[in-house]
Amino acid sequence: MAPELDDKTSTKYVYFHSGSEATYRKVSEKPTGFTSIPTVDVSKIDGSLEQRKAIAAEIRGACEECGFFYIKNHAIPQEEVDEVFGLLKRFFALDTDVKMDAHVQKNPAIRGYEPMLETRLDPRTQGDVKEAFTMGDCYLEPEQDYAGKTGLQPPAYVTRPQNIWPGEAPWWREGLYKYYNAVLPLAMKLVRILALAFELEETAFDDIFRFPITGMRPLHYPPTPITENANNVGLGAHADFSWLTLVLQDSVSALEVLNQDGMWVDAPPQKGTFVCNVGQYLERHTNGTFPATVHRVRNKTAQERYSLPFFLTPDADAEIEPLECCKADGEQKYEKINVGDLYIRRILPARRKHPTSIRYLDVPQEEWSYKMLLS
Ligand SMILES: O=C(O)CCC(=O)C(=O)O
Ligand SMILES: [Fe+2]
Repeated sequence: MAPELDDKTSTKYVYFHSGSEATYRKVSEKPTGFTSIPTVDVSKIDGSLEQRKAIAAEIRGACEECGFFYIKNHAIPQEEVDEVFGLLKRFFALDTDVKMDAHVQKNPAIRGYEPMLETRLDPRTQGDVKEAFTMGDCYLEPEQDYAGKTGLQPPAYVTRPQNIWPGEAPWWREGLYKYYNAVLPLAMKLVRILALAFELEETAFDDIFRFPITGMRPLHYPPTPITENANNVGLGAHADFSWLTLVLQDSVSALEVLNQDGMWVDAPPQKGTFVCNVGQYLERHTNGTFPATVHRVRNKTAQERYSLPFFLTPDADAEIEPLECCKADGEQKYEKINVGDLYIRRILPARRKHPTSIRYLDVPQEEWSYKMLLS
């Protein structure tokens, strides 16, 4: 029997958030799990089929073993990375009221600015010691060229943009879009690499990534001295609610990854890399052979930390079921799901105080749909 969630002293169990609820894992007495995160060189991601297959095999090994991997020699230049971190620092240094103009509570799609302590992934803490800004896929914003990418017109029920931007800082939108339009193509190349990893045609997943759900989430974590409260976290333990996540880290080490033994392994920043991880959709898609590994952020240094995750999830209307090749003995561990349906069932319970959650309080969960975020 695991101790209660509020038992702060237990070292035998690790608690974490896995979507909309808290759960726990026992710490193993005989450690056998991974103790570091592998790095994959993707310089040949546009190379020959053979070279791409070699990258795929390495990524598959890393995903099976730990659900996390770094990529190096991706084609996004260091100057662009430095530039986007400069942008993050400038944005988070703005007066609170400028940032609050784009408060997440004002946006039906649950995007925008989140001040310190607004979320609380670990129920034993006062809240996550970080501020964040979320933007993502949008049918209407011209920077995303929905019609050009899909040959379609935006659905008629989408009447306003899914993102919200601070009126006084137009450079924020401009700068974030520059990076967004560089990282999305990289993420899409990794989708093809992952198809190859399963010995499928490399275009096998293209039809579930026509106009994928994305989330880009600049984060700022101030120092959280451990003396203040042992449970103090920048971001409580969680498994990502995405298919694949690509994180840019600035220079401060704070990301920790939970291994199979319940031990926390550091994932320090490495210049010129992204740290990538498997999310819960890919875990389902691979029938659990790629784990959506639990991780958290604790900034124990005296410096400000900035990071920039990019979450990639298939199209809202796509359906996902475990790949045949991942079913050992034919056993299917996850049901087929609709991407958008699962998304809304995870995001609303995690944001109970958000106006969108309140608006649909009386609607039974079976009737929830992704469209609720869009109008
Ligand atoms: O800040 C980081 O390094 C990781 C952030 C993260 O895990 C998340 O936003 O899901
Ligand atoms: Fe995460």
